[in-house]
Amino acid sequence: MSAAMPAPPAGAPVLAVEGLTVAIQKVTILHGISLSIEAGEMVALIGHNGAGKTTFLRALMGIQPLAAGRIDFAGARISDQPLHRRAALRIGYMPEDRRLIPTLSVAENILLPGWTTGIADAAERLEGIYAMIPEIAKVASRPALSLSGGQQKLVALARALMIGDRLLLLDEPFEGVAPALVERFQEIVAGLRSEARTVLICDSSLDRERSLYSRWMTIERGAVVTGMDGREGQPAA
Ligand SMILES: Nc1ncnc2c1ncn2[C@@H]1O[C@H](COP(=O)(O)OP(=O)(O)OP(=O)(O)O)[C@@H](O)[C@H]1O
Repeated sequence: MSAAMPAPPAGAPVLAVEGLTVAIQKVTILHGISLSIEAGEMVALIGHNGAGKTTFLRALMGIQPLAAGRIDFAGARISDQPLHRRAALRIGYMPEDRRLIPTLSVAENILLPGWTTGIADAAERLEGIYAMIPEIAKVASRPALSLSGGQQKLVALARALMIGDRLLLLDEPFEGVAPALVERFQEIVAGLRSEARTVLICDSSLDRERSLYSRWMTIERGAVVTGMDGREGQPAA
């Protein structure tokens, strides 16, 4: 547990989002999204290309400013906090486009968020990640740019795991990789679920991985419209 962040009050969701609204260049992209995620849930947010999934995750990470709404994490308001303060919250983010530093080695890419947030046991965490994803250990000293796109996605997942012990946000982890690697990603994600990690996964379809999730929601035109638990979001305007 991070020293910087107290445990959430009993019964409080890990993540609670209320009325989250984002506008880009005066166009409203996200229309008042409200949702919450409890500890140990693996939740899917499903939507077509352009539905707003990436924008939502970027807003959670503080990369994309909010026009309105609030984000509570572990019982504390984080939407008012500057980006650098949010980095230490132990939220791991795997962006859809990977965003590795090409000239750094695989190991350095994974360790980087551990170093920047001052995690004391980054080396031990790296060993744990190698145990979970042994194929990464085999390429640990290679520069990230020498890997295939699918391998780079695995490294981006590993980097999110380095600090994401409170919450993992995975943007389309199964997209754009060869079928064999999709199966491997599913295996790793299933392992995270069995460890009761708290995870939000965005994807464009539910077809392949429905059984992975404890719950799913649908996002359409910037609004969350349905959830398997019967909750209804705001329909798109
Ligand atoms: N920087 C930007 N400038 C203008 N429009 C943007 C920008 N970023 C996102 N959008 C628009 O916001 C909407 C949501 O995009 P977003 O990338 O969040 O969707 P997505 O569900 O993640 O889809 P994809 O899987 O294609 O990334 C789209 O209409 C997109 O064109």
